[in-house]
Amino acid sequence: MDIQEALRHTVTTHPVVLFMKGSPKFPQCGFSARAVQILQACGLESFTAIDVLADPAVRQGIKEYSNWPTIPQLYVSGEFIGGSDIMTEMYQSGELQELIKGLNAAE
Ligand SMILES: N[C@@H](CCC(=O)N[C@@H](CS)C(=O)NCC(=O)O)C(=O)O
Ligand code: FES
Repeated sequence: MDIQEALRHTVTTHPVVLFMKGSPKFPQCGFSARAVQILQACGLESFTAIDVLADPAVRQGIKEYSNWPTIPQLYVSGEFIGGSDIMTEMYQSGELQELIKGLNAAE
């Protein structure tokens, strides 16, 4: 499986995936820390977090997968949602909470 296929598999087999720097407990960058805080504020008990600092191929590959140049990157139901700025906007408008509520309801 090449890296693009592996990434597709990851985002399509887990409902919420955050590609970030560091871990939810120990984020290594303020943007990633904000992304984690927002997901937690949405009431999400757990999500799949992938530390791009652990693997340069994932760090580069996910940028190509989404055609988006930065980390963090949020995927919900296999779809690329955005980085921390977009997450902040969607949280402020209530859109992100709705998206996540929809997931819980579907489970
Ligand atoms: N405004 C961006 C902030 C994220 C950002 O600028 N990330 C940079 C610094 S952490 C990045 O990923 N650079 C490429 C890299 O480090 O591989 C967002 O909305 O997520
Ligand atoms: S690691 Fe420097 S801004 Fe994210």
